[in-house]
Amino acid sequence: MSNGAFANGDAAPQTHTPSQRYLSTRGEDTGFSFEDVVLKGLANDGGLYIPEELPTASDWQSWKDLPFNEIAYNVLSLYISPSEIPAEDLKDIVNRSYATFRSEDVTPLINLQDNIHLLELFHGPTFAFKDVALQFLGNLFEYFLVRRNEGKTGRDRYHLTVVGATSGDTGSAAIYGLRGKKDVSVFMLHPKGRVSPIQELQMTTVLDSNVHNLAVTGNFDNCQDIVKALFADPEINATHKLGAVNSINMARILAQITYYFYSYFALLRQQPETFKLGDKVRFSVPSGNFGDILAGYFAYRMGLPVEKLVIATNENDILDRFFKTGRYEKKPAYGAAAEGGLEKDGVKAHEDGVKETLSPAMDILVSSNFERLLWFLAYEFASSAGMDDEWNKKQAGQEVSSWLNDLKSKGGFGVYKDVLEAGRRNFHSERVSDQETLDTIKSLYKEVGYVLDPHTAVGVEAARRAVKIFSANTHTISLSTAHPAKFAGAVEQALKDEEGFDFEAKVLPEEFVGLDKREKRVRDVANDWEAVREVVREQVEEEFKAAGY
Ligand SMILES: Cc1ncc(COP(=O)(O)O)c(C=O)c1O
Ligand SMILES: N[C@@H](CCOP(=O)(O)O)C(=O)O
Repeated sequence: MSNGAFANGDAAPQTHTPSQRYLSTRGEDTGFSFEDVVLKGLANDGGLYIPEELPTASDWQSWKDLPFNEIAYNVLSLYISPSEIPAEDLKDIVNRSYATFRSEDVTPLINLQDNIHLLELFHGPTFAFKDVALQFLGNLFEYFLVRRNEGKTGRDRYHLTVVGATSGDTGSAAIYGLRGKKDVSVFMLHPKGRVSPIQELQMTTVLDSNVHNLAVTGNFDNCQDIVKALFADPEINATHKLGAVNSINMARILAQITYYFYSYFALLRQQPETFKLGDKVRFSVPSGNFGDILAGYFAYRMGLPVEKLVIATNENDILDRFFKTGRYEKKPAYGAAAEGGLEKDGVKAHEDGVKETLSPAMDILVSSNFERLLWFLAYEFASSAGMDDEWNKKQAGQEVSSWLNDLKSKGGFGVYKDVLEAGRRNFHSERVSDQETLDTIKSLYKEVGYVLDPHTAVGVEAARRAVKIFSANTHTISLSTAHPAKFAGAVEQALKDEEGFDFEAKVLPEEFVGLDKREKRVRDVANDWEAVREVVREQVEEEFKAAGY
């Protein structure tokens, strides 16, 4: 990366060329094509793929009147070489991916209150923000597989075995993106009993023969660790060609960049008096695995004028603790499990330290994409030594490897002051309790009649705090990551005493009615990656036999 200024005017390294090769955050693997990165998911050295260069969109201002799909194409074409996916094919993939959304805007922006706006990301097939990336990823997998399998038959065909971990939303979005697709099997691991009833039904009522729901006795991090252990096993990788649908897959992040640009332009149209092209905006993002907000960071690095990215966590607050202390630690600094009890401030905590909150999709101990941000921060730090770019990248990879090793062996690590300060330039964090989540749902309902889902409420509360800490004149776009009907328990708890509130009439979409009466398919598995590996082998074999291979 050459030195210079970001396209949004901030001093930082920049490049003007599109970046279409990828490297691993742990420094061992470099020079990957987009197709390799999408199909492999996780690098061989255990790291996550990132673009070798972050592209700038020097002409981003000219996108202001474009529809969502065209912005998506413009963003994605900076990361995907036309030699890998010709422009017309990429446009077709994008168009098909967003044709399944219920809103013409795909991700509409609405004014919630004062200078706080809600970016509704839940108009896709499964009513959560994951659809934006997973409808695209499903079509992308299909595109690559059709091309790889031309002229091949039976077991010679490239068959992708997707293994994913979900705390509820990725699971159904991935299943809806991949159900019935040829040459793909999907194994989705969720923590048994720790996803919302609707989320569970959305996954387990899909009966396509290539879809396998596995309920793991454990928490989301156990599911994520099993997935990573499978990817680290060279044998199953070679025999079954594993693919990732979690945000460890770089394509997930890339697809999410679009709505940061799109919402900025929507704000221009909606607030012409107080918001002009080039003005800075603030985003508040309910965060767990750090994929959604990382896409915002990419948008910023590409040139979008962003004042701050506000990380909104629930009481599983590893990210908030990092930004407050500079230490990234698995063990909660407070919390019932750590203190020998299982209940504190009305929140259930498990032995493993995960708290069971009203925003369960964010009940995560370790945020997998944080590793990607750490690489960019380590790279920036290394660049200050005045060495060449190859050295900077190598240094960043080594630093990230050492931090991640400490996380594994010692349960945490700390970063240098300069690294933390670099992170704080772009990010601010807020932790929101369950009580504050309920209060936010209640107050927004009373004040403007809008029903927030609990994850979105975490983001809105963080946005309200950020308004007080930073400038109140800056518009804040708060990401609405799920439809409230997916989390009926929390919404009813917050609004049950409100006069005239009727969940079924006001909130429940017709798509969810009768879901509980449908046939379900799910298999219980132990928290043991080798046991899961056996299930994968057995089920794929059954699918092959059924297909006559
Ligand atoms: C509804 C909802 N909100 C927020 C998040 C957190 O997003 P991320 O994991 O990308 O930080 C998730 C899960 O990922 C989710 O399902
Ligand atoms: N909250 C997620 C957890 C998985 O996150 P991902 O974005 O890495 O897929 C979920 O709902 O499954």
